[in-house]
Amino acid sequence: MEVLWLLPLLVVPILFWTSTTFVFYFKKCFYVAYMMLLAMISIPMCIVKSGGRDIENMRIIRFMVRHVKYFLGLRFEISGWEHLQTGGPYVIISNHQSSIDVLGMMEVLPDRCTTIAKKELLWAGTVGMVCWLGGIVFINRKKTSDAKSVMTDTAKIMLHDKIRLWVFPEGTRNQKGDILPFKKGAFHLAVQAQAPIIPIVFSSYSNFYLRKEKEFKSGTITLKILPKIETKGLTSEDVSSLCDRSYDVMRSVFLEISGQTSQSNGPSNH
Ligand SMILES: CCCCCCCCCCCCCCCC(=O)SCCNC(=O)CCNC(=O)[C@H](O)C(C)(C)COP(=O)(O)OP(=O)(O)OC[C@H]1O[C@@H](n2cnc3c(N)ncnc32)[C@H](O)[C@@H]1OP(=O)(O)O
Ligand SMILES: CCCCCCCC/C=C\CCCCCCCC(=O)OC[C@@H](O)COP(=O)(O)O
Repeated sequence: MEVLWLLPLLVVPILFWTSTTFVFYFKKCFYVAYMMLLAMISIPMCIVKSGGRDIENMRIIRFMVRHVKYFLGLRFEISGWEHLQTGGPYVIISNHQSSIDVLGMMEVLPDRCTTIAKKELLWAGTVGMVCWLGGIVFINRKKTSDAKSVMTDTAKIMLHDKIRLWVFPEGTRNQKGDILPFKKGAFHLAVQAQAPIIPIVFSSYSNFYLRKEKEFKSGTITLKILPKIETKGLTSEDVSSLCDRSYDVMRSVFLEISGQTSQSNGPSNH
């Protein structure tokens, strides 16, 4: 009779085995809850180490997040490490499919590198607080003139404090199996700081993560770090062509590593 008490315990493994929808929601809830917990543990560590908001806290965040991929059944295949072996400030740009991108970001995040995020993230409980402690720059996308001036100030800080910045130039998450046209902020930033741009491309998540179909399987993500694009001597006049050039390079790599063939009529930047 006592064995009956074990039945509810069997429900979770049985559902896991039989329902892909259950796995989808379970993994998503686990991800959010676990990141919240990791952030809660990281907050006092950051405060003790740096006494407050400091880019050095990104080392703690990076260390804390690195193992999360194992729980979600994700693997990263990374190439192009040599392109990150460059001293001084630079701007990393990458495509943005989901909050899962944070896992890939923490696989390759260089020292003294933080990111630009929408200001709403600041209110995401312990995750928001740890982002603030890590020196993440928050922008208000609804007030683009404010966002631009924050990014201009960031270019100055980048040079003064010798920091690197990771920007998602699509400006939003996108899982349409392609890369959205780029916003120009990241390119203005790089030109204003006269710092090189290092593009990083994440392969499509569509072989393991399908939001509509409610599937979240195990999978491998290819991360390709591309050669830097110099901005020395460029001015704001050159931003549009710099943006187009970066988009073209990243889109063709995205299609290649996602197993798709290039279509000539993809989203245009104009
Ligand atoms: C243990 C721990 C667990 C927890 C773990 C935590 C993990 C810790 C990692 C978190 C990770 C977060 C990840 C978040 C990820 C996002 O939140 S993504 C969303 C936020 N990020 C972005 O939006 C960045 C990209 N956006 C931009 O750069 C946009 O350009 C801006 C600045 C928002 C402006 O937007 P816009 O006005 O709509 O767009 P845009 O077409 O670019 O610009 C319009 C005009 O302004 C001009 N312009 C744009 N920017 C500038 C500028 N800076 N200066 C002068 N002119 C400019 C353009 O040239 C353009 O003019 P034209 O050339 O057409 O004449
Ligand atoms: C008290 C509020 C609770 C909110 C709970 C949400 C907390 C999130 C918890 C765990 C996820 C950890 C990774 C956090 C970083 C992900 C940031 C992100 O991907 O933001 C979305 C933004 O790029 C684009 O947003 P939109 O698609 O334009 O909108």
